Amino acid sequence: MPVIRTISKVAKQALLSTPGCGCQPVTVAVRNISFSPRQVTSDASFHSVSFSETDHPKVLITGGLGQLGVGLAKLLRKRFGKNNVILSDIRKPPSNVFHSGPFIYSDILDYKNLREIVVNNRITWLVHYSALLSAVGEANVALARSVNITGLHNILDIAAEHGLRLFVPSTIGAFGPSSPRNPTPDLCVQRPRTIYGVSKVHAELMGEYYHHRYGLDFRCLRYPGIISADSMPGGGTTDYAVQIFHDAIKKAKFECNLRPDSRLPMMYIDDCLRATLEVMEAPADALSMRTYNINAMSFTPEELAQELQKQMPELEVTYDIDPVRQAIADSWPMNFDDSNARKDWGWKHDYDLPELVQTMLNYFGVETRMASAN
Ligand SMILES: NC(=O)c1ccc[n+]([C@@H]2O[C@H](COP(=O)([O-])OP(=O)(O)OC[C@H]3O[C@@H](n4cnc5c(N)ncnc54)[C@H](O)[C@@H]3O)[C@@H](O)[C@H]2O)c1
Ligand SMILES: C[C@@H](O)[C@H](N)C(=O)O
Repeated sequence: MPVIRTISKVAKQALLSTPGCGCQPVTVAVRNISFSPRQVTSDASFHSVSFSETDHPKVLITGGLGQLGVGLAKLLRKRFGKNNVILSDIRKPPSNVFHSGPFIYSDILDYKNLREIVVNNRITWLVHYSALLSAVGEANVALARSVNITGLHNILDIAAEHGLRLFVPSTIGAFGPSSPRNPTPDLCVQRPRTIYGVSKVHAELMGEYYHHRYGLDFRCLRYPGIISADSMPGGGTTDYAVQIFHDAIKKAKFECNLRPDSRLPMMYIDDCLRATLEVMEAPADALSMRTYNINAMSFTPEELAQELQKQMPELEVTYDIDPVRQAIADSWPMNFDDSNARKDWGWKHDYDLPELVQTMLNYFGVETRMASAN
């Protein structure tokens, strides 16, 4: 077993050379020692794509047809060029997305196919968005475990083998009922009670482990609930905060599936996507951690409804509580402490609740006028 012996020798040397108390990270860059975290044949060797900071990165986004991916591709294409950002998913893209830039089929459970895409397109940054969200995950635990955990293992191994910079989003859902909830700091007890939360804590820990063990350039932000106008959420606990706008415009009525006093951290999508680009571009030495909370605002359904009613007094909101979503919301942070992100790499949000509501209504107002003009 020559490969395994070589690996354990290198690992042993790395551990022995750890200074002092052993609390320093053991950084073993994959490209320096020619082995991969995945079991490989002895004649395989790995070459990372060398990525000079002056070049544009070549970006692959997995799970890109969900609420966040198309917006992120638009932002990154503006910055790095249309052909340098590839969107991928297992679903068929709508024609406007298909014609807006490169799109490719990619199932993150297919390791070989993923590796082929990374190699053939000389990918240097990987943004891993594929996931099953909190409510959908509780309805299909086996699939959530497979996509969110097995899929992540494929992504980590491919990123480590090819020297990629890897972004994996985490979430307020990575905390649970025993975490401090108001506010929730970066480092505290994390015992989530959903498969989604468990898989995200796993992702945070595995990414950080690969960073220390193999030198993987892993970067992770814990997103709040994200609110967007032109894309729909994929089955989470915070979805009500998007749906309320659609129903307010269409019917002036909204039935909320969370209690009126359920306070959760939230963020407008433009802030979320900009934070993602900023942390990906941050110099490595600015990052004192690899997983950061980011925050913008916190509100309850009642407060969001009141802010909307300032502009749409006719809006009627009723409540029909979904016990699954309510139990999840009750276990999540109410306020997020993101002081480390603000200190380390200058994170600053632009949208608070009034700006969020105004921006969402402006978006729908424009759409409504356009629709009635056609
Ligand atoms: N939207 C939010 O409020 C929010 C908040 C916190 C964290 N996040 C995280 O951000 C990421 C993106 O979120 P989103 O809201 O766009 O999610 P989404 O549910 O809208 O989209 C996820 C996408 O993953 C794809 N997918 C599922 N199985 C796949 C597979 N086997 N291979 C490839 N793709 C697959 C789906 O087709 C879907 O398009 C997720 O990891 C999510 O956990 C989102
Ligand atoms: C918060 C986030 O991870 C997602 N919107 C969910 O509710 O599941």
